[in-house]
Amino acid sequence: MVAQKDDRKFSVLIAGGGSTYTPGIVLTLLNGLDKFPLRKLKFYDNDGERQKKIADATAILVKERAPEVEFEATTDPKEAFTDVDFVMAQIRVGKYAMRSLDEKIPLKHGVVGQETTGPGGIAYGLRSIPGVIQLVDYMEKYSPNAWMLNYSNPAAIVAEATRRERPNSKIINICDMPIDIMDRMAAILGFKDRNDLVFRYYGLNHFGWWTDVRDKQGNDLMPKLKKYVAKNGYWVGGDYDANTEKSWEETFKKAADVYKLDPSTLPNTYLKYYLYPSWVVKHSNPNYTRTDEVEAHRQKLVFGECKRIVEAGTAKDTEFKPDEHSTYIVDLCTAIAYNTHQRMLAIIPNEGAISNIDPTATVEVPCLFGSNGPERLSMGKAATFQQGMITEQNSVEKLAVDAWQEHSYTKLWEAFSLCKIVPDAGIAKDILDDMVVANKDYWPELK
Ligand SMILES: NC(=O)c1ccc[n+]([C@@H]2O[C@H](COP(=O)([O-])OP(=O)(O)OC[C@H]3O[C@@H](n4cnc5c(N)ncnc54)[C@H](O)[C@@H]3O)[C@@H](O)[C@H]2O)c1
Ligand SMILES: O=P(O)(O)OC[C@H]1O[C@H](O[C@H]2[C@H](O)[C@@H](O)[C@@H](O)O[C@@H]2CO)[C@H](O)[C@@H](O)[C@@H]1O
Ligand SMILES: [Mn+2]
Repeated sequence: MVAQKDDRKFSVLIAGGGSTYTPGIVLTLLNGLDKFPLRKLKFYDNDGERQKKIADATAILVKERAPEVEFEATTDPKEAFTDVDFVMAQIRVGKYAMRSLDEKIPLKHGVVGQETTGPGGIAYGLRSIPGVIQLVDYMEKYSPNAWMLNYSNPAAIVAEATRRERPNSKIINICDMPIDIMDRMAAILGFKDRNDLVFRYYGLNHFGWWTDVRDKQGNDLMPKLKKYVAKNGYWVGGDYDANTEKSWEETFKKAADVYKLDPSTLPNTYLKYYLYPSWVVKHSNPNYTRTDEVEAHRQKLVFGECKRIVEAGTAKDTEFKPDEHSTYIVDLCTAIAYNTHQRMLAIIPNEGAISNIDPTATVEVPCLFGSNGPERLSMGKAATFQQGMITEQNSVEKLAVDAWQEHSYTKLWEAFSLCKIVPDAGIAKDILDDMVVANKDYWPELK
C-alpha cells in the first residue's frame, strides 16, 4: 500500500450521492485517510431527497471519525463541482424504475433482460450518455484539473460516447466485476487479496478474459484456478459467500460452463448472457427481475441502515463496510494522486492494446495508473473466438452511440439486431418499439 508522501489533502465529490454504493465508499475513504488524506467530501445528486437520507448518516460518520473533514451534500452543480480533485461518478439515469423496464421488456419478448447487456443495456446507455457528459462538463467548468472515475453504467457505451464527445476530458471509466472476480481468485488460491495477483486480461467491459494470473514471484496460478473454475465457477462458498444473493450465486457458478468454451483463458461472469442466453431466459422470471431483488435487499439494507444511524445519532456500530467496489475506486484515486503506476484495469480507447482489434474500440485492459492517468499495457492478439466476439459486440456498442448522436432509429435497430443475444431483426424491432415508448422522457426523438 502507498505511504503518504506529502502534506496534500484531497477534495472528493461523489456524483450520485444517493447511490446504494455511496456508504461503502465513505467508509473506505474514512478508513484510509492515512493513505489518501481528505480535506473535503461532497455529494451531488439531482434527487435531493434520496441523497439526504445517505448524507444525514454520512454527516454523523464523518463527525465521529474525521471531524477535520468538511462534508456537504448539494443538488447545485456549481457548489458541488467547485474545488474538487476527484469526482467519483455513479449515477443511474432513470433510476430503478427504468432499470426494471430494461429487464422486463426484453424478457417479455423471450430475450435476456439485463442492466448492461443486450437491449436493456443499450436502452440504459442512451439514457446515461447525456447524464455522464453533463457531469464531465460540470467538472471541466468548475474544477478543470480534477479527474473523474466513472462507474455509471453501461460503462462500455458511456466510455465510447465520452471518447467521441469529450476526447480530451479526464474521465476514466471503470468496472468492479473483474475486481470482485480477482478477489475470488485470491480466496480460491489462499492469498490475502487481489493485490497479491499479477494478471493479464483483455476484452470489452463486461466482456473479457484473463490470459494469465501469477503471484508476485511469477509462479503461474492458472492451472490451479482453471481446475477450480471448471468445477465451481467463481463460487467460493462458506463465510466468503455468506451474504451473496441467490442470483449472484447462480452467476458465479455458471462461470464453470462459460470457462469450458475456451479452456485457455478464464472468463468474465457477464459472458454467460452472450454464450448461454436461452439458459438465462429460462432461469428468469419476467415479473420479478434483478431490480426487484435489489430494491428488496441492497436498497432496503442501505437506506434502513442510514435511517438507523440517524435515529441513533451515532454510527459507531455501523454495518457499512468497504468492499471491492469502494476499495477499487479509492485505490485508483490514490494511484493517480501519488503517481504510483499501480497496474489496474480501465475501460479505454484500444489504440493497439489488443493488436488485432479496431484501434478506436473501447476496450478493458490493464493500465499503469499515475498522475497522467492510465497508460495502457499491450495485451497482444485476441484469439479467433475472442476476436470474433469482441468485434461483433464492439460494433453493437458503436451503433448504439451512433444512434444517440444521429438520433437514428435505424442505427438503434441495427444495434439491437447485431447483438448476439437477440435472435432476429423482427424481435429486435418489437423490443425497440416498446423501448422507444418507455424511454420517451430520456432518449432523443429518433428519426
Ligand atoms: N461500473 C461498475 O462496475 C459498477 C458497479 C456497481 C454499480 N455501478 C453503477 O453505479 C450506478 C449506481 O448504482 P446504484 O444501484 O447504486 O443506483 P442508485 O439508483 O441507488 O443510485 C444512483 C443515483 O444517481 C442519481 N442520479 C440519476 N441521474 C442523475 C443525474 N443525471 N445527475 C445526478 N445524479 C443522478 C439518482 O438520483 C440516484 O441517487 C449505476 O449506474 C450502476 O450501474 C457500476
Ligand atoms: O445487480 P446489481 O445491482 O447487484 O449489480 C450490478 C453490478 O454488477 C457488477 O458489480 C457487482 C460485483 O461485481 C458483484 O460481485 C457484487 O459484489 O456486487 C457488485 C455490484 O452489485 C458490475 O460490475 C456492475 O457494473 C453492475 O452494475
Ligand atoms: Mn461493471
